Amino acid sequence: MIELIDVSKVYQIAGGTDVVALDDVSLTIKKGAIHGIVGQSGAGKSTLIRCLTALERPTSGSIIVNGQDMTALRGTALRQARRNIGMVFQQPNLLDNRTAGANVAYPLHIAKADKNKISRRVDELLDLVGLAGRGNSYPSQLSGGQQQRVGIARGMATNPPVLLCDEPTSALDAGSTAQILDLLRELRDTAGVTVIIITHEMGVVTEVCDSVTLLQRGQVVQNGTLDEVLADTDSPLSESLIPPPSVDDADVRPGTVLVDVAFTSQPGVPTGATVLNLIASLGADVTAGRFESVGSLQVGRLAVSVPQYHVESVVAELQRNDVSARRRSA
Ligand SMILES: Nc1ncnc2c1ncn2[C@@H]1O[C@H](COP(=O)(O)OP(=O)(O)OP(=O)(O)O)[C@@H](O)[C@H]1O
Repeated sequence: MIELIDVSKVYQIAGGTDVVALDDVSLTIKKGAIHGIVGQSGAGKSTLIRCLTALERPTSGSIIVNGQDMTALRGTALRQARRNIGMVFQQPNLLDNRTAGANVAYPLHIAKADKNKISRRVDELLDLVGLAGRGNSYPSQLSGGQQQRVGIARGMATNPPVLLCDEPTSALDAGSTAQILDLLRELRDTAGVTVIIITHEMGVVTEVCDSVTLLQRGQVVQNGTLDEVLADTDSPLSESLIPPPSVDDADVRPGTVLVDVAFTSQPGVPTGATVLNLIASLGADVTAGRFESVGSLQVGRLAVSVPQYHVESVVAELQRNDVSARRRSA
């Protein structure tokens, strides 16, 4: 388990101005979960990662990783604790003049592991990331996705129970992204690794994360399991993960306005059909819609056109039936 308790980080910049990068962040990440951290540029994501690895110390608060308060450790104890946290970056930053195997072995040499053990572990790791037999290839002979897999093997070299991934798929095409996400899932499922992924790709969150946090200006504005945040259909995360369908102005009939309708259902429960019947019975019309299955939930988002004079009563009736509905702003 990883726990952040009231973590704040304030940078003092020249001129005496304070920048609050993290503002009283409290967060619990379950052991063996894949947890996404999302937020706009400047939200504090990188600062959070640097504090988790104790590359930076928070101004206040505690960060508990593997039962140890990272903010209280110094010297050898801190170096040891850092070895329990693997890192994967957007660019794998491999050493070009060393083979894939030598890149993976690098952290083991630093940890002064036994030479025979190193070569066995490197083979194991290359096998784990689907690159068995490619240990003698140089980075330039590998695709971007393969290089990232070497980066993950290197991050996992010292067998850390926690893997921090900073935009691990942002530089990859869809096929390589899918392979990397499969690999992270496998690390969770077979080795019980806790994975934290910083990403701006909402597809990564819906594809692989068990839980997610939205940071905004250094604060946690939403946090929960994927099911919880999606089920809160009006919430900012739910809307970013499964956005309402877009509708061209030209497709909105004169005299009608759009109402955004959202609902979730469990597979096998005909919520979608019930909502569609309700919409029809209210004299409204579905202009566009999307249904997506994520985790154990199905999320439906509809753009419904409603005669202007009737809009308030339609919205009220949908809400009375526990269906999220609101007039789309122009
Ligand atoms: N070393 C620093 N000195 C001063 N301010 C900093 C420093 N590092 C980060 N900041 C500020 O802290 C805030 C959070 O930055 P951070 O890099 O953590 O955001 P981010 O969410 O990772 O953004 P991005 O997605 O663009 O990488 C920003 O306002 C940034 O300018």
